Amino acid sequence: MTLIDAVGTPAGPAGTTPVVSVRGVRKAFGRGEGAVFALDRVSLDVAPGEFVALLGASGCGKSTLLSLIAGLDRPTAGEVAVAGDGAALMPQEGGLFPWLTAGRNVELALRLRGVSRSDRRTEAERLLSLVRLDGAYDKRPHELSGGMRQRVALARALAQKRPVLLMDEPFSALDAITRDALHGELIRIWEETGVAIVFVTHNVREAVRLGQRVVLLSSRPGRVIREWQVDIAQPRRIEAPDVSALAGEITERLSTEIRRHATAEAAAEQKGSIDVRQ
Ligand SMILES: Nc1ncnc2c1ncn2[C@@H]1O[C@H](COP(=O)(O)OP(=O)(O)OP(=O)(O)O)[C@@H](O)[C@H]1O
Repeated sequence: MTLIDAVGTPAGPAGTTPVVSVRGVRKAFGRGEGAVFALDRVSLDVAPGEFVALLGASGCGKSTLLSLIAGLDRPTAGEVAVAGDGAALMPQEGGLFPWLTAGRNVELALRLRGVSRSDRRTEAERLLSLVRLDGAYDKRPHELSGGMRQRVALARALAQKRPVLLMDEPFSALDAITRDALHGELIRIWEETGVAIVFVTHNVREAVRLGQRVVLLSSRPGRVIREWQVDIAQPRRIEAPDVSALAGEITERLSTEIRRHATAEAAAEQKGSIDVRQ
């Protein structure tokens, strides 16, 4: 992964220098007959402060794309570049250390960022307050609800102070009411911090509720097949008619893609069995 500097970089969607630039990326796991092709010629720019929702059927390569942007893995072909010192990743289950308190979990990220010991506690408390967890500093993860744990994980990701925040289905294990509350909180935090967010989900309504842009990936191998600009003012309600209408349109496109993929797989299987008989 390359880090983007201020000079000589391509223009982003709004004519600005992108904070994430993915160019013709392919990713294969393994080699030869057993290789799994997760991504194929994916290109995507994310502008500074933009909120992109990345949507696709299960197994289409969304998490793979996030780990390439996070620099945890390298593409088989193509280029991934991220501004500044890279992106912070908030994993699906939050990934908190269970033996550390909420405050200490956040402080760990601050320490890795080089924040002095004397400033860490104040900064951790500020971040916990930003995610509306005042008073939770001394709680351990098992003492917190699922929604509260995800708030701590968000505070810890923000503690890295990166220009890009990658979120991998962070609310998928939560009940609808908690999820709804966290959608509102996330938009408020995004507006307050100005961080660019790439939010992976397979929930179409969630993508429309949150994203300024919804990017749809094809079934495996994942490719960008369609994008929608979401011109609906925040705060959006997940059940609002304009959110539902756009979610309906996107669901239809996603269903078509899932059907196409199933037909293609069946045809390939059929061809395989004919080949075997020949
Ligand atoms: N390390 C790996 N080794 C081999 N195959 C892998 C590896 N990581 C992912 N894959 C495969 O790559 C494909 C894409 O996986 P990925 O987890 O990126 O999909 P996803 O869209 O995030 O799925 P989900 O929505 O179910 O979380 C899948 O077929 C998966 O089995």
